[in-house]
Amino acid sequence: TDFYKSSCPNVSKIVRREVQKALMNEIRMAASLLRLHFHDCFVNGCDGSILLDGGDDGEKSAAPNLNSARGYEVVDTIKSSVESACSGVVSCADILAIAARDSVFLSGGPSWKVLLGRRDGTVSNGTLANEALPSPFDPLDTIISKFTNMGLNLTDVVSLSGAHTIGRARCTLFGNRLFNFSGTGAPDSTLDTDMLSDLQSLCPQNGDGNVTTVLDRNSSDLFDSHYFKNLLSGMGLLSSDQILFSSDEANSTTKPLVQSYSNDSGLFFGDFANSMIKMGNINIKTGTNGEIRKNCRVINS
Ligand code: HEM
Ligand SMILES: [Ca+2]
Repeated sequence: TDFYKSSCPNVSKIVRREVQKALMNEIRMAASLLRLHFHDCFVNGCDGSILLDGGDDGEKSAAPNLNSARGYEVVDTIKSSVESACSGVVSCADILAIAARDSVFLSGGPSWKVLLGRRDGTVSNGTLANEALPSPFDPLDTIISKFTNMGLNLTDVVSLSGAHTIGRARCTLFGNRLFNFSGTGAPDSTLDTDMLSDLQSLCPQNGDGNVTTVLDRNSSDLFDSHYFKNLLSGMGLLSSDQILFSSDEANSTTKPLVQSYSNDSGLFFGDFANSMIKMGNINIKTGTNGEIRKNCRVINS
């Protein structure tokens, strides 16, 4: 936690101040910054690879990120502020980890001590992003394997899914549930009927797939346990949210935890913080591996 104690003593204050400014401008940015850290860590570890402007093969162009991941400009602003205080010292990967923690805390969620010293990678791998990141259309066993591939367990799957207590998603990523779910000719039967009709009018068939709605209809900007309460009443937005509670496989895997978190936000907060620390440690580069990027979008020349 004190990795930058002598080289950049104010880094945490600087990042906190910049995240605070960004959230005053747009509260959803908390969700976007949190998601960037997740999408970074699952692809070649937490090494800032998602931030590289990499053309068609880079992570930014991969399906889970294209027209979806956001907040890159805010990361640039944070990085410039940090660079003015201590040039060439703090990695973009560490900035993402601190910004994710601050985003959760400033949205009303838990805080935790961010371990520091990650170095930045020099490649951005779009193919790996497509393979490693979970899709909202994945069945539960696939989602669980994508987490276990990263050294994360069932508790991490459920607690980290609770990140969907903030932020938004596009019609194109849940529209499959609304009219003809899995070729049944009917909507997803696990979806609450009032919510279904709202979503059907927001996201008509052949409508604009980029229209967005909130992931947590109860408290979309507040980091709380409503995400889990929603699942108990069929109000998960994505299929990958609702299956944590409603699928047959959930009975012996994720459902008991969803139930516990829904009525114990303290338990959720504690587990979420632990899981974020674990996720933040995935495959990190230290020592002479990687570099400290000057500009988060390009590798050093
Ligand atoms: C369990 C597997 C997961 C799946 C299938 C999944 C999928 C998605 C999808 C499809 C969206 C909407 C994207 C769009 O509309 O373009 C989304 C948004 C989001 N995800 Fe996940 N996600 C998962 C886990 C996580 C985890 C582990 C985190 C963080 C710890 C996270 C944080 C977020 C946040 C905060 C948003 C909202 C972003 C914003 O509003 O800009 N997700 N996710
Ligand atoms: Ca990465």
